[in-house]
This record gives sequence, C-alpha cells and structure tokens, in this order.
Amino acid sequence: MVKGRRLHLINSHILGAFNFDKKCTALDEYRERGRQINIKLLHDKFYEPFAEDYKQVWDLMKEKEDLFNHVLYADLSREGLKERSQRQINHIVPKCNVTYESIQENPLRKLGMLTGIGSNDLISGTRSLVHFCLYIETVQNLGTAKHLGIIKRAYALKDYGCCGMTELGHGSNVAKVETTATYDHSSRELVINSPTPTAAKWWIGAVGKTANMAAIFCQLIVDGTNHGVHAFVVPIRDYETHKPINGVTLGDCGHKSGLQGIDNGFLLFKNYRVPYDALLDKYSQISPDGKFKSHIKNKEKRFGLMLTGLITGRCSIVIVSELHTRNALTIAIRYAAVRKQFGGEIERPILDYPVHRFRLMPHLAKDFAANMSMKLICRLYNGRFRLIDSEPESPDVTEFHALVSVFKALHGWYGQKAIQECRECCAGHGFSSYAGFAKLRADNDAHMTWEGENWVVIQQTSRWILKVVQGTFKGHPIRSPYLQFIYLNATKPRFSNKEQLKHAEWLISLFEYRCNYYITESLNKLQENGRSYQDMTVAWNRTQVHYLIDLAKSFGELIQLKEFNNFVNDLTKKCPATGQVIANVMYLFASHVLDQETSSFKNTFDAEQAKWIAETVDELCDEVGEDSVKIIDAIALPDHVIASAIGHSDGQVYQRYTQAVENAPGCFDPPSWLNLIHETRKAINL
Ligand SMILES: Cc1cc2nc3c(=O)[nH]c(=O)nc-3n(C[C@H](O)[C@H](O)[C@H](O)COP(=O)(O)OP(=O)(O)OC[C@H]3O[C@@H](n4cnc5c(N)ncnc54)[C@H](O)[C@@H]3O)c2cc1C
Repeated sequence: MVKGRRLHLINSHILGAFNFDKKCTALDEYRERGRQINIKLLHDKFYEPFAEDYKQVWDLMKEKEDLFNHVLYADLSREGLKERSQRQINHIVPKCNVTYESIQENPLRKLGMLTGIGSNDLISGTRSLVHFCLYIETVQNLGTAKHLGIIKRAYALKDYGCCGMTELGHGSNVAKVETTATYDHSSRELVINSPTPTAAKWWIGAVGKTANMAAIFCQLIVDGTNHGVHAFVVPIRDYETHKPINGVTLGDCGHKSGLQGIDNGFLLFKNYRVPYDALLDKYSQISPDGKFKSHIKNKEKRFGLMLTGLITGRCSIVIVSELHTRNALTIAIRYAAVRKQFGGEIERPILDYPVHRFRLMPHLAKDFAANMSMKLICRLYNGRFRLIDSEPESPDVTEFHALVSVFKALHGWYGQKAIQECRECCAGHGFSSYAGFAKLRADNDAHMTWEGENWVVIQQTSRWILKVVQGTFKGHPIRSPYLQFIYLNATKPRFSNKEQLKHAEWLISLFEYRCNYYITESLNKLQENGRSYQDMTVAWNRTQVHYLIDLAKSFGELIQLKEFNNFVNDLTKKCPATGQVIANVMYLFASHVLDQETSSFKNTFDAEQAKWIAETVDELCDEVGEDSVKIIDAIALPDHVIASAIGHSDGQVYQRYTQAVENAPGCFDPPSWLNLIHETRKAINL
C-alpha cells in the first residue's frame, strides 16, 4: 500500500498528476472569429516609440527565462525577492549601453529600458528607476559641472543612488520637510540633521540594502535663515564595507502591500558633516564669504525647480501602468476565450457573454486611450528633458508638467480598476498567484501614491488650466496647443441622434464642451467659495470635488480622445479594415467615459440622450468583444514577459496552470506540522 502510494507520487512528479492528452483549441477557434485585422500593423503602431528598446530588454529576458518567470518565484521570501531583482538588474542593465552620453543624445532611451524591465517586474524596473532617474536626474538637474563626475560614476553603476524626499511626517508637502542642512562657515561644510523623529526620511527606495549614495532634500539654513528646501548629494554607506557612514542611521521599512523586492528604507542624520560641494548648487549658492545667493529670488519658484528630478519617474508611471493594464487584459481576454461555462450541450466561452464583454471591453478601450497619451508624453519628452536643464521656467515645461500629472493619475487609476476587474473575470483561477493578477495589482497600487499622490498631483493640471484662463482675462493669448479649445461661453453641440456617438469629430467637440463646462463651473464655484471663505487656499480646496478634479480628468480624456482619433485616422489610411475595428474601440472609450460621468456634467444630457449613450456602450462592448482576441494578439507583450500560467498565447490554460501548481514547492509533501494535526485530534478527550 505504502509502496503503491510512493510509486504514484514519483509518477506524479515525473509525468504530472494531470494528463492532458488533447491540445486545447478554444483560443485558436476564437481567433477565427470577428473581423480581419492587420495584426502586424496594429502591433507596430501600438509599440511606438519603444519597439527597439523593448526588443532588446525582452530578448535579454528570454536568455534567462526562468529568472523572469513569476510563476516560479511565487513563494520567494522578501530577501529572496530582493536578491532575484538584483540578479535581473545585473543581467539586463549593463548590456543596455545606457551612458551619460547616450542619454544626452536620446533621453527617451532610458525610459525605454526602465519601462521594458518594469513591464515584466516593477520591482526591478523601480529599483533601476530610483537610481537612473530619481537620483541621477536630481543631481543632473540641480547640480553643476563639478557634479558631472558623480553622474558618470552612477551611470557606470560604480555608485548606486537613492532619492530622499519623503519623511515619516511629510509626504506630499515636501516644502515642509524637517531635515536640515546648516552651513558652517568655519569649515565650509554643511551639517545635516534630522531634528525630530518625524524628520526621518521614509520609504526611500534603495536605502534599505543597496544604495551607497543619496540625493536628499533638506531645509538649507545659512546664518540662521531658512532658505527653503534644497538638494544635497551625500554618501550614506561606506563604499568598501557597505556599512552606514558615521552620522547616518538607516534601515529597511519592512513588509509592504507588495513590491517586497524593493528595499525601501529610512534614514536619520545626526551632525552629519559633508563638504560644501554636496549642495546641488545650480540655483542657489553660498559664496566663499558665507552669503546665500540665488538668481531665483522667489522661494516658491525655487522650490518648484527642486522637484524637476521627479518628472522622468512620473513619465515612467504613465508608460508602465499602461503596460500592466495591457498585461492584465491579455490574461483575462485569453482566459475568457478558453474558459467555458453554461450555454447548453456545448458550453460557451465566457467571452461570449454580454456581461463579460461589458466588464472587460471598456477597460480595453481605456488601455488604448492610455497608450495614446503615453505616446504624446513620449513625443514631447526629449525636448522637455533638455528644456528642464536649459530653461526650466519655460511655459513648455509647465505645460509638460501639467500633462504628465493628469496622465500619471489617470493611467494609475485606469490600471487599478482594470486589473481588479480582470482578476474577478477570471474568478477562482484568477485568484491564483500563478495567474499574475495579484502581482500586477499590488505593483500598480504603488502608482496611486509614489511620485506624487494621485489626488494631489492631478490638482496641478487644473491649476495650470485655470492660470492660463485667468491670463486670457488680462489679454494674454493662449500659447499651449492643448488648450486652444478653451471658450468660456461654449454651447453644447447638438445631440440629436445616437449615431453621433460614432462620429469622432462630434465626440471631440462634445469632449471640448465638457472641459469648457468644467472650466466655467470651477471658476464660478471658486469665486463663490472665495467670497464665503476669504482664505483662497480654503476656497481652492473647497472647489476640488465635482469641479477642479473633474476639470483635470475631462482635460486628460479630451487629449486622449484627440490623440486616439489621430491614431485611428493614420491606421485607417494604411488599412481601412483595421482602422474600422479600432475606431470602435475609440467610440467605446468615449461613450463609456460619458456613461460613467457621475458628477454634474451628466445633467447636461436628457433621459433619451443618456439612454443612447448607455445603449451604445452595450453595443460596442459586444462588437469589440468579438474582435478582442485578435486585438490582444496585436498588442500583447510576449508570453515570457507577461509570465502568466493562464494567459499564454497558446491557450493551454489548464495544462500550464496545473503544471505551475504541481511544480510549486510542497505540492505533494505532507505538512511539516503534521504533529499538530495529531495533537489536535487528541485535544478534546471525549
Ligand atoms: C513603495 C513606495 C516607494 C516610495 N519611494 C520613495 C522614494 O524613493 N523617495 C521618496 O522620497 N519617497 C518615496 N515614496 C514616498 C511617496 O512619494 C509618498 O508616499 C507620496 O509622496 C505621498 O506622501 P504620503 O504617503 O506622505 O501621503 P500624504 O501626503 O500624507 O497624503 C495622505 C493622503 O492625504 C491626501 N492629501 C494630502 N494633501 C492633500 C491635499 N492638499 N488635498 C487633498 N488631499 C490631500 C492624499 O491624497 C492622500 O490620500 C515611496 C512610497 C511608496 C509607497
């Protein structure tokens, strides 16, 4: 008996307990359905501008496929995940030729490498980003020629850097950080201190285990006067021993909701003396006779410039949250084509059910919209990256900042909702870690918060729009090409039939009207609140809900729709059939946005118009659902990058899933705590 069981176990290990003798053809059958599209054309256009960068990174992943396969690492410890991430970074980054010179020539390449890594694993993507963007770009944007050596060492990975802005007591309100850097004229040094426990730098990526260098943000005090937040580049660990430097206390922030492989840490300083050159002194200097000077007299403006090192990080979120959303949709749509439940004698794929299409297709449409705004940010990126260095106060930089802010928030939110819905759409098997959703959701969750908390960062977009509008009251023309639609007495475009919801120009004019509507409403409310509260900060905060936040969102979605339309027009020129299929995705995006509008704008539709919108959403979900497997084939990341047991392009869901389960440690083992089961049996003596 025992011998027989052992034999069975050995057999299970070698052959697998689940014997799939027939290949599942359900996904291929779904591929035959719907309208024909030019998959290669859609793929190439969707992957712009990163096709080459991604190919390089993904080919490198293929070389060590196991190292990038999440299914194999679901049981890793916190320390194990950190080690694995370091191995991933060591395998990819040095081969990508990301040097100071190559990035000066084409800054976008860095984003390509980082988001390529992040598309598979946000842990390694972020650990690289913290160093290459937050640390290096803070030093580069705020430092001077004498700091070039530090930057080049960092590109060569001789140093590993972090960026310490957030503290235990202050996050979004960076201007109020408590860490101080006090100038000591006698030695021409700066003395860094954490004057209170809440001044501890907190959450700082790479501090926990990796970084030996830090760009830290402190209040600069010269001769007893606080000149506001400035950045300093300082060593935090000894280069040889990797131990904290005297005057620095550091540690790891512990277990988190996800991203365990990132070594977020805390930093405390006690009379830590660093030479004057630690001050990143592009905008402020202390003269040899000990006087503070800055050509930017306004303290607030100076503070704004201190944050320019964040911009690439925000752009990376704009990009990578779209990639994560796409991965979730790829898994859920492929699974839905394979999974069959109900439907009579021959069961139907769950992707056939209207309710399933209604749950998934609007997210697919939003992912397309996010891909469009991602492309816009990337088109602008190189020019703005250089302007941040040469002319940081240029209106083009402010405009870019406003665009990135709204898309950082929108894409993160789209992703979080989409990933959760995809998880639920795959129900039980979606709950398995081998499906991939748990990791995607936990990873994307951080996008809500870091690099500017979404609800705070999005306010910067509406602030910019209202500033431009207020400028027009003083006779200043609107420069930004993205705000040319502003017209304060705008009237709603005539909405006389349902077919208009499949008319791009009309939809754009409706979205323009919607944004103008929120501008007018926000201005009126702001004025009203200004009278009620006197303090303009209170009035501003009182005008966020239903007004300024909605204004920023409506602006972001207008830009997405315009970019989407350009994409569809271009696609249609090259292949009308493909253009038509993707036009439907665009109409679905627009009508779904209108249908979801929960605040005041919805009142601008009468009951019949609201019904047209809802019906159009249903119809388009159905049409797009029929084409969705092919659409996903065109835009999906390679299987080894997604690394999901249930979302593979070969459609062998059950085989891959059971294989993952069987290969997991302990699948067939008895519990190591078997004695406790025996104890339990004896616990109650009847
Ligand atoms: C995984 C991870 C990694 C990180 N890595 C780094 C790093 O490397 N370096 C670094 O410096 N920081 C890092 N951070 C910190 C991150 O940047 C901050 O968490 C973020 O800026 C938000 O600050 P906070 O958490 O203190 O939230 P708070 O600013 O305290 O916000 C708390 C809540 O209050 C709301 N709120 C705040 N102000 C307003 C307002 N004016 N109006 C309306 N609502 C408001 C916010 O919306 C939020 O919901 C990291 C964080 C995480 C989670």
